[in-house]
Amino acid sequence: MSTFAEFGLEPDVLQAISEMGFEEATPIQAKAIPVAISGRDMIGQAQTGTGKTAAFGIPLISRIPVNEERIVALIMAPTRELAIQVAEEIEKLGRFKGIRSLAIYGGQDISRQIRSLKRKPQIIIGTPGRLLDHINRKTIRLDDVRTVVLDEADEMLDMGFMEDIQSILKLVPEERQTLLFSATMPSNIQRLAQQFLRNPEHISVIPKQVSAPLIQQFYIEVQERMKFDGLCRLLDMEPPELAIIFGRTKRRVAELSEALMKRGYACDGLHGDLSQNQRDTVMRKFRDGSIDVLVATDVAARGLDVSGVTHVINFDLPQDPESYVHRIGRTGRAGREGTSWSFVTPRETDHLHFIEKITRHRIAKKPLPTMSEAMEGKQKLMAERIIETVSGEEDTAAFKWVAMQLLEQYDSVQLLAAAMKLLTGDKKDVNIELTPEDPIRGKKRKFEGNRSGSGGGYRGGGSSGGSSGGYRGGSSGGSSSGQSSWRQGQGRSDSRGPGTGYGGQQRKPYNGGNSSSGGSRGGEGYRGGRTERRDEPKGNRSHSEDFVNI
Ligand SMILES: Nc1ncnc2c1ncn2[C@@H]1O[C@H](COP(=O)(O)OP(=O)(O)OP(=O)(O)O)[C@@H](O)[C@H]1O
Ligand SMILES: [Mg+2]
Repeated sequence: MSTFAEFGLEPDVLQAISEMGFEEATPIQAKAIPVAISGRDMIGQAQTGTGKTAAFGIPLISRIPVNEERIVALIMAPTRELAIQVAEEIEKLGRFKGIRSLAIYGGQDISRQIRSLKRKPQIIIGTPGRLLDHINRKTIRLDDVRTVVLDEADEMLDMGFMEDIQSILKLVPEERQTLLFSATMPSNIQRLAQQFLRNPEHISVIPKQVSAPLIQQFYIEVQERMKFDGLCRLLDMEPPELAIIFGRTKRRVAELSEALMKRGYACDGLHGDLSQNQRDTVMRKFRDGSIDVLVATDVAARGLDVSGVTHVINFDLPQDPESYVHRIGRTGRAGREGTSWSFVTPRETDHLHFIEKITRHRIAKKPLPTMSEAMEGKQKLMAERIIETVSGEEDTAAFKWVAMQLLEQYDSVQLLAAAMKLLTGDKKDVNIELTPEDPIRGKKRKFEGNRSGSGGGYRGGGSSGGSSGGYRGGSSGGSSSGQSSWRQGQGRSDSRGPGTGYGGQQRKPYNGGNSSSGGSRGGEGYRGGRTERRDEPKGNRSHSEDFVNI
C-alpha cells in the first residue's frame, strides 16, 4: 500500500491527485511511478482498469519543468476516443502545476488543432495517423521530446500502425525515455520493444489470470437467429446501469443499435464509419447517461474508462483472447464490480474454450433468460422507479387530480398495473431482422501447442525463467501490491441514484495483482495470430485520416 506522498511528488501534483479522488496508489502505480520518474525505459503491464494512465501520467508531469515551452512528451494511443480520454486525465493531473497538454487526432478540424498548438503545449496525446500529418506539415516538431509513451502498444501494432510509429519515433531524439503500457503483451510487442526501448524495466502486476478480477464472466450458448431476442431479454432481466455491447463489424453495430432503439432501449452505436462529431456525441451521451447502452465495435475495446459501466456484452465473440480481455475490462474498473456476458453460437464453443484457456479463467455457462425472467426484471425496475418517484423529491402534484379521478372509477391495482404496462414501453412486437454473422472460425493458432518452444503469450515482465508462452505472472518478486485497497475517495461520483438495481454498487477493496510467483504454466504459446477481424482493408489508410476501420 503506497500513498502518493511517498513518491516525493511536488505539492501541485499531489493536490491534483487528491482532487481526482485517488487516495492510494494502485499496484501498477506503486511500481511504475518510481521507475518512470528515474527516467528509465519501461514496459508496464497490469489488468484493465487499474490506473495505468496515471502510472505514466504522474511521472510524465513530474518531469516537466513548469516554464517549459516546447513539446517534451508524446503519448500515442490507438483510437481517437482513447486519445481524448488520456488527454483529459493528463490535463487533470497537470492542472495545478500548469502543464499544458493537447489531444491530436483524426477527424477533427486540423486548423483548429494548429491554433491550439500555438498555446505551446508540453505534452501531445495523439493517434499515429494525425500525428504524422502534423509532422509532415511541420506544425509539430519532435526534436525536444524527452519521453514517449505508447499506450495500448500491442493494439497499435495490430491496427497496422507499426510503420507510422517507426516514422514518428525516428524523429524523436534517441536520448529519450520510452514507456510502453498495456494489459496484454502478445509476443509481437517484443519486436517493438527491442526496436524502440533501451534496456527497459519490465513491470508487471498481472496475476495468473489476466482479466480483471472483479468481473463475473458468463456465457450463453445461443443460435445466431436467437441472439437479438436473447439480448433484449438479458437487458431486461438484468438492467444495467450502463452497458457496452460489442458487435463484430461496423455494419453489425449500426444494425444492432438501430434495432435496440426500435425496441425502446436508450442506446446508440459507435464505430469507425461515423463522423468524429457523431462519435463525440455518442460518447458524450454515454458518459452523461442520456443513453445507457453503447453498441460498439472494437473501437471501444481499449482503454475507455466510463464510470458506471456495470455490464459488457459480447453480442459476437471477439476473434482473439486479447480483445476479450480488453472488451470485458470496460467494466470492473477502479475497484468496482462488473459482469460480462458472451453470446456463443454452437459452432463457436471451441473458440470460447480457447479464450478460457488463454485467459486462464473459466467462463460460467448460463441459460438464455426466459421471457418470464425478462418480464420480471422489467417489472422490478419499474417498481423501483415508481417507489423512487413516490419517496423522492420529484413533484407529482400535477398528476394527483387525474389520479384521484381515476381511482374513483377503477380499481387501484388495475390502474397501477396498466400504468406499469405502459411504462415498461414494451415494444417486443417490433419485428427485427439482423443480417446474420458467420461464426468466428476457431482456427488453431499457428503456434498453439508449442509447449517447449519460445512462443509468445502474455509476457508479464519481471519474472525470469522459462521462455514458453501463456500468461506470465510477472511480479514474482513478491510485491506488496496484492492487498492494497486503492479506490477513489471522491471525484467521479455516479450521477445515477439507487433504484436501477445497480446504483448502490459497493466498491470493493482492490485485490488484484496478488500474483502468485512464477505464474507461467507455459505451453499455450499463443502468438496472437489474429485473423482479420476488421471489415475494411488496410490499404485505405491515409495520413490525413486516422486509420480506424473498426
Ligand atoms: N490510485 C487510484 N485510486 C483510485 N482510482 C484510480 C487510481 N488510479 C486510477 N484510478 C481510476 O481508475 C480508473 C481506471 O484507470 P485507467 O483508465 O488508467 O486504467 P487502465 O489500467 O489504463 O485500464 P485499461 O487497461 O482498460 O486501459 C479511472 O477511472 C481512474 O481515474
Ligand atoms: Mg489504459
